[in-house]
Amino acid sequence: MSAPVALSVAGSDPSGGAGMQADLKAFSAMGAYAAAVVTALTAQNTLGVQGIFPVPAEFVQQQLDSVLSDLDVAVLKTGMLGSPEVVEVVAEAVARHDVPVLVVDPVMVATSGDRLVSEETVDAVRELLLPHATLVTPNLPEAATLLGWTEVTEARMPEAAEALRRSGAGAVLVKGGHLVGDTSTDVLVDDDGALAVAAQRVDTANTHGTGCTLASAVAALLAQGVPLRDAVQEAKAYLTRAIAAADGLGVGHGHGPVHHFVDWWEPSRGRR
Ligand SMILES: Nc1ncnc2c1ncn2[C@@H]1O[C@H](COP(=O)(O)OP(=O)(O)OP(=O)(O)O)[C@@H](O)[C@H]1O
Ligand SMILES: Cc1ncc(CO)c(N)n1
Repeated sequence: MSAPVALSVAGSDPSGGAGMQADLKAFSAMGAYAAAVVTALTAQNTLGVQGIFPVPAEFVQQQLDSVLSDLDVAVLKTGMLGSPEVVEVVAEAVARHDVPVLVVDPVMVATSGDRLVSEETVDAVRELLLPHATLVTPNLPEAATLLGWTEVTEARMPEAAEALRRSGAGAVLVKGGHLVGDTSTDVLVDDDGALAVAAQRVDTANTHGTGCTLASAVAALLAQGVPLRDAVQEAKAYLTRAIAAADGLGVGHGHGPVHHFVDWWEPSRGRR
């Protein structure tokens, strides 16, 4: 018997709420063994991004080869990819090592509004990674950028997801976290059509890393063989619990992180 392995290929958030740190926590909370290849270091916290230090593509490739030649990776999930060259080596490694499932979170901007990747990197993600993706998880501005639309409105979420599927991705989850209203609804489009994935909107400013956490929770469930639609719905329910518990965590002075271990820590003591 061996544990399902999920690999995050992402940027580091030293404040621990987003990026690869969020991925590792979500993988672990959802029952997958967590591995991580770093594509960029950021200096960031809950208030914003203060600096970015990219990892050279050759060293990202070396890390990928180290992990993929040894560990039996069931799912590879990408987040912030620092340059077009990094996107290229990730796409090439996915093909060369026959990675069975690829989840692409097309990260562009942090919750604070700070830009994380260049336009050239976005173009590379669209051209080199989306055609191999099992699932791609853009938020509304990311979906608009990938499609070359000025914006994606709530009414056009299914149309945007369908249009993005034409880029070659197997399934598309357009996330509605940037909308307002009582519910926070995402739209999944796969071979069976469109599915609205809704949850109660939580009234909180602590949403740092929600996108990373959702995509990683889905990836961890896919690594365990959970079917895509079930994985998305279960991950969304987990994320909503983690957001609802975020104020209780109370980390940082800006947009704080969600509570990745909401199902594990004792509420009254904040830990087990
Ligand atoms: N206040 C909230 N209450 C409930 N769900 C939320 C809330 N904010 C965001 N979500 C959910 O969180 C997930 C991520 O959505 P969002 O559109 O914010 O992604 P993102 O912009 O990529 O996130 P990130 O903040 O990591 O960049 C979606 O499932 C969205 O519906
Ligand atoms: C490193 C990193 N990746 C992704 C995000 C998106 O939330 C972030 N803020 N930081």
